[in-house]
Amino acid sequence: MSAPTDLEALKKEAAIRAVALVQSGNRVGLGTGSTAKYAIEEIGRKLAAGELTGIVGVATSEASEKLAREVGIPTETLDPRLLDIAIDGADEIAPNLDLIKGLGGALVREKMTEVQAGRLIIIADHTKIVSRLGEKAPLPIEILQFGFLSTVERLREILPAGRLRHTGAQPYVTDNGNYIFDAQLPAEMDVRALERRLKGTLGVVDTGLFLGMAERAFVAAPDGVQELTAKP
Ligand SMILES: O=C[C@H](O)[C@H](O)[C@H](O)COP(=O)(O)O
Repeated sequence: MSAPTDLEALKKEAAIRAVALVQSGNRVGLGTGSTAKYAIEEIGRKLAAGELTGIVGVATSEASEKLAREVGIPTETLDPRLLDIAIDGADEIAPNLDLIKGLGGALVREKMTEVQAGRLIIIADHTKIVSRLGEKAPLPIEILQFGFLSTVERLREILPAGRLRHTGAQPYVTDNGNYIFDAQLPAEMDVRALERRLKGTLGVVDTGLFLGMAERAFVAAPDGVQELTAKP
């Protein structure tokens, strides 16, 4: 059988590798997006086949919650208990496994869920690898609807190139009822200092910077799946 070359097949391959780390009885953070979808489906398949038992999923979006139900994964909402593992996609993966996430709009629930996971495993195709965050993707920043024009003005003082995300003519609304400001990151940027500054900005709920959170990433390319680990 020849190696898969289309992106969907690659995403699925990465997802299957990550789900192999899930053990029976695990509480599992279920990511969001077109790659995480394959992981949810694979967990559902393994449950149906009896290859996994006793899994509880904690979904990071309404869409993932719905998919989990469809494939037979019992779910619970996030509570203070730790999760054994979380599996999710990413929009950009830096060499140290710092991430940009949230182009699918799920960044806040993802961050809240995945910070409680003993292991965060990222799955992606090779197009998500970058040498620095912001190389290809904007940084999504979730902001309150209330006073959003004021928040956008404050954000533009920090990151001048950015715009409010829209769906057609209307601002895009997250599962939490908030808006998203998508900002271009300049080439020279201390992302840790940026994260602190953004989180201290009035009206900001959270950002799509996932720094020091991922334990490993399965990145699928036409010549195979590469396993990347975060260097200490
Ligand atoms: O909000 C969306 C999430 O952060 C996704 O994990 C991210 O956008 C990657 O999605 P996809 O696998 O569809 O490229």
